[in-house]
Amino acid sequence: MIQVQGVSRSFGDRLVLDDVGFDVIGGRMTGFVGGNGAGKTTTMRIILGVLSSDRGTVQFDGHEITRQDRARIGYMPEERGLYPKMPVLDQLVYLGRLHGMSTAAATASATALLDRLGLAERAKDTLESLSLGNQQRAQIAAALVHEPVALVLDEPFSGLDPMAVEVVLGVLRDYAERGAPVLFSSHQLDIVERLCDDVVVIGGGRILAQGSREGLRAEHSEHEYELVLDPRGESADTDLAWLDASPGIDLRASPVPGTARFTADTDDAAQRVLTQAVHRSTAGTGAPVRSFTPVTPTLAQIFREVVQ
Ligand SMILES: Nc1ncnc2c1ncn2[C@@H]1O[C@H](COP(=O)(O)OP(=O)(O)OP(=O)(O)O)[C@@H](O)[C@H]1O
Repeated sequence: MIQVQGVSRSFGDRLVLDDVGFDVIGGRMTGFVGGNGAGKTTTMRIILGVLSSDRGTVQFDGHEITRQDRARIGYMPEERGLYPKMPVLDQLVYLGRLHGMSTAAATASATALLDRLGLAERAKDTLESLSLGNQQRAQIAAALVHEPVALVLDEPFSGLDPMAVEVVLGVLRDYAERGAPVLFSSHQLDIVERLCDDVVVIGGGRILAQGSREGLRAEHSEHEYELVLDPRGESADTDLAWLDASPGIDLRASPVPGTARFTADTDDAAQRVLTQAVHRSTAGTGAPVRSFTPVTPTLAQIFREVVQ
């Protein structure tokens, strides 16, 4: 587990990280999201020791992180840093050797990664001859070649097409499933929503929200529900105006006949709506219920809410 605790950092008189703290738990993918200049890259650099903090600590598996720990983290920095004119496989092997691997082990690891990332046929080509998306895959291979025990990746999905996102996701998931903590930053909230187990939202150098994806969605849910009736039923009465008179219910919207969005003061009030809808259908005074679903906010909605 990587724990960032009370980290602050200024550049000149500008405070860019203010008491930042969060955990990256082993076996889970943690998405680190925030707008431009929010402080993601600075935080990641501090985790890796590329930059020092003014206050606070980074803990690794329960102790203050050491150089040796950092050497075992797979880091994909914002400034990508592979050599444009060197063949891809050669540089991966070189990086593995820098981390103390034998040439044979580094070659085996690099070859397996290139294969997994769909770059096997480009292994002997120079980095600069690859498309930007393939260069990005090579950068990911560079972060993983030394078989790290934790991953810290700055925007690993930027510039990847949907197929490549799936490939990279599969590789990162494998790492997480082996117990590694995986932290990745991203501007693409739809990707984070789909990929991460935990989310950390940063804005203006402060942590604005953090928790499991499901926990955050539940926390920010307004107890909103959607009721949809089936207009093809024998009784085609899809009127839902009766909802407004139900105790503890606030009808928010009825975008089309037979569909209503409402909030409920309590779970019981919501259940009463369902019971009443089913009862109306059985009694022949209302159309059958097609669905009854709690509406949870998307990560993009939560993000807008906490960042404003
Ligand atoms: N070396 C530096 N000197 C001065 N200011 C810096 C330095 N590095 C970062 N900053 C400032 O710190 C703030 C946080 O930057 P950081 O790169 O960490 O944000 P970010 O969340 O990664 O943004 P982006 O998504 O745009 O990459 C920004 O206002 C940036 O201008």
